[in-house]
Amino acid sequence: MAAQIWGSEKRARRRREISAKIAQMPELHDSKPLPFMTREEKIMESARKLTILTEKMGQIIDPTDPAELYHLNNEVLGLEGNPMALHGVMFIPALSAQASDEQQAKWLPRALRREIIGTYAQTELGHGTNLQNLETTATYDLATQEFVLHTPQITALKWWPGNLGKSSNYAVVVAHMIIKAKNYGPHPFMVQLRDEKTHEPLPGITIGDIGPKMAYNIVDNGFLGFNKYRIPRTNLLMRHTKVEADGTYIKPPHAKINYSAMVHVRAYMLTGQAIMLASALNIATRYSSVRRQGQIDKSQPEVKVLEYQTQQHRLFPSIARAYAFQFAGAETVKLYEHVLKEMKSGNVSLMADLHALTSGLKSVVTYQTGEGIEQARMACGGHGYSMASYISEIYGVAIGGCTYEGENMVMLLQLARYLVKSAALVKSGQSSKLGPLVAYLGVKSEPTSLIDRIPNSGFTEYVKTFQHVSKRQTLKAADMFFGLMEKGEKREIAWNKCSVELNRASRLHTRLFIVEAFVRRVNEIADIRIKEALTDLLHLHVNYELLDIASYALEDGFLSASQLDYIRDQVYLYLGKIRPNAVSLLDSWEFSDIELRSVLGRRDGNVYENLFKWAKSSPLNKTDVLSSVTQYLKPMMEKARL
Ligand SMILES: CC/C=C\C/C=C\C/C=C\C/C=C\CCC(=O)SCCNC(=O)CCNC(=O)[C@H](O)C(C)(C)COP(=O)(O)OP(=O)(O)OC[C@H]1O[C@@H](n2cnc3c(N)ncnc32)[C@H](O)[C@@H]1OP(=O)(O)O
Ligand SMILES: Cc1cc2nc3c(=O)[nH]c(=O)nc-3n(C[C@H](O)[C@H](O)[C@H](O)COP(=O)(O)OP(=O)(O)OC[C@H]3O[C@@H](n4cnc5c(N)ncnc54)[C@H](O)[C@@H]3O)c2cc1C
Repeated sequence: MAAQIWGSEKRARRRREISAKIAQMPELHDSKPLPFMTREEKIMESARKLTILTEKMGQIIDPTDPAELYHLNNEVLGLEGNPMALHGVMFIPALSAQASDEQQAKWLPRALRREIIGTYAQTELGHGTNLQNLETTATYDLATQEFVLHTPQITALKWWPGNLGKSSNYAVVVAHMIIKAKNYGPHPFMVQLRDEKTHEPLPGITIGDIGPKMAYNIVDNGFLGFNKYRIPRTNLLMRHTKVEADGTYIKPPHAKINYSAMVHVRAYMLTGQAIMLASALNIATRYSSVRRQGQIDKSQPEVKVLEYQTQQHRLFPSIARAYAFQFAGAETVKLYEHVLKEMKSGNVSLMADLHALTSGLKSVVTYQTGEGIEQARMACGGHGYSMASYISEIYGVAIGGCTYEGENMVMLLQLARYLVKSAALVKSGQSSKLGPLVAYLGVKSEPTSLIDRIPNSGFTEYVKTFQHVSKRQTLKAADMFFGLMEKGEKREIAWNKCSVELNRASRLHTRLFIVEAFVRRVNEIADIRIKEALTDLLHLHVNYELLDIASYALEDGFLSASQLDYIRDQVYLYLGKIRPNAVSLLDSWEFSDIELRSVLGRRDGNVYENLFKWAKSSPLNKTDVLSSVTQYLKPMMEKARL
């Protein structure tokens, strides 16, 4: 099963080998539990381990393999980020995709050797979503052949970029490029921020940390202002766009090609989300099979809380989602790598499809991951609320994904643009022009769902039902939009008036893709036992998801009330079938105790003793009487007694 999750037997074996090596290297372990550290201590601890990793990485992993690097980071540095998180996640990808060969030769080896630390500085205090209204400017000075970076007002301060505040000395900065008074829109520039020897900010640069956040507090998300700060013309990233010495602008082959670093993260973050969901579920499911509370049959002893159907209903559909996201994520990464290769050789025709797909997936996956992790926390009762469970930290990190790389509603609307264009093709009889991901929009469906009517139909009837609801909602939302425009409404106003319906279509389309990716994967599996276990999980997935969106299928009578009862019964049937496999389905992800950082989710199940040990190690317990008591509470009580 681990091979299915991680992509191959070799990958699963390598993960095990890497975890085993890390277990033998105490210098790479947290020196004390992260929840007991201050933010400064955590950053220091992370930098310490990061430095050792830079020295010893080659002994543990193949540093050129992104999957091994990702695993190493998760084990050693953890989910809360690290002082170089954005260096790998966005700075290097941005240089790789947007810098010319000559620029790459100059900067990439230094970045890869970690001679310099970089980030991706795009979002500002006043604007994050609407890139066209970013306010930082890069004005070309023809006389000196330099760009002059400037922050005209407070809202133009860069705000949020990870590791910008204190750790990075370089950044890819996105600014409006102005040449001879003409604004060419946002473009990426390579900018040195700090002196390489002293790490002091360079003259003309104002920089710092934006303060503590809901989670991710090891990352120094920062602010950055420029006061007429000059950089050479050749620091504009010039793989696709060029500016010649005389100010001549050579436009890129696709208007949005400079957004590729964002698409990179949107594609790769899906499996990251799956891992976080599976981690929280691993903790909750293990704990649920240790925790005994109450009886189902009063004549019997107390049961493990995992025996309660409500507990299973709370956890198991999310287990199915974690697998579904992992499989859909793996497919998306493959597609991304393919499109990136094509883009590098000048073919930009697949960019729109990839953008639409990743926009929808990013939004649905992060939202459902957050939901699943929060349910996992509640499933652990009181102990879930303790930082000893570590679930609250996983939650805080995971839901950051609903916001970064494009706020979820906004990204769903990006997918909706693609769906509406596709609907227009269907309506104008040009279904043959539909791309493969939306081809179903042009296919006539049966009048009613055949779920429960055709024996041994596998998952075909389910897929058809998802296709039906997605198609219907897409065409309905598109009709609403076209209808408003026909009545004379301006395009943008009509769009806004339909945007809730449009986003519903985007969600349904994305959920269909996730179901299809799960079905594709299960169909590929040769090992009978693995196939059986995953088929059970897939049954739970399709039935649970369909029940969740049933109103769309009921409103036009595609599903009947009796079919809905059948689907509900199937959910209960598969909850029971999955119960014996539940812990194994999560243990198959092979998270080590070091990686999980959870007292509640320990592999050995020795929860209570370790919770007590953990509580005793709280800094508050270093002394029996705190100074808050001697200074304030004790005098207060004494005064009251007088
Ligand atoms: C290796 C990584 C592994 C794991 C990662 C795990 C953890 C990550 C850890 C920490 C967090 C890390 C990073 C977070 C970093 C950031 O958040 S960086 C900042 C990200 N910011 C955003 O995402 C901003 C969101 N906004 C946008 O993307 C755009 O503004 C917009 C798409 C909403 C709109 O752009 P505009 O330029 O204004 O668009 P427009 O003029 O309205 O045109 C729309 C048309 O353009 C098409 N389009 C837009 N984007 C793309 C694209 N990327 N590719 C192709 N096409 C694109 C769009 O489809 C429209 O086309 P039409 O034909 O319909 O017109
Ligand atoms: C943990 C974290 C890490 C980050 N790291 C980085 C980084 O490394 N580099 C970087 O540059 N940035 C980074 N960011 C910033 C992030 O990318 C932005 O916050 C994000 O893109 C959302 O933009 P915003 O803050 O402007 O939200 P807003 O756009 O102000 O969103 C506020 C509300 O308005 C709604 N809204 C906005 N526009 C529309 C619209 N057109 N239609 C409908 N609704 C709309 C949104 O849906 C939302 O409900 C990070 C953010 C976080 C939380």
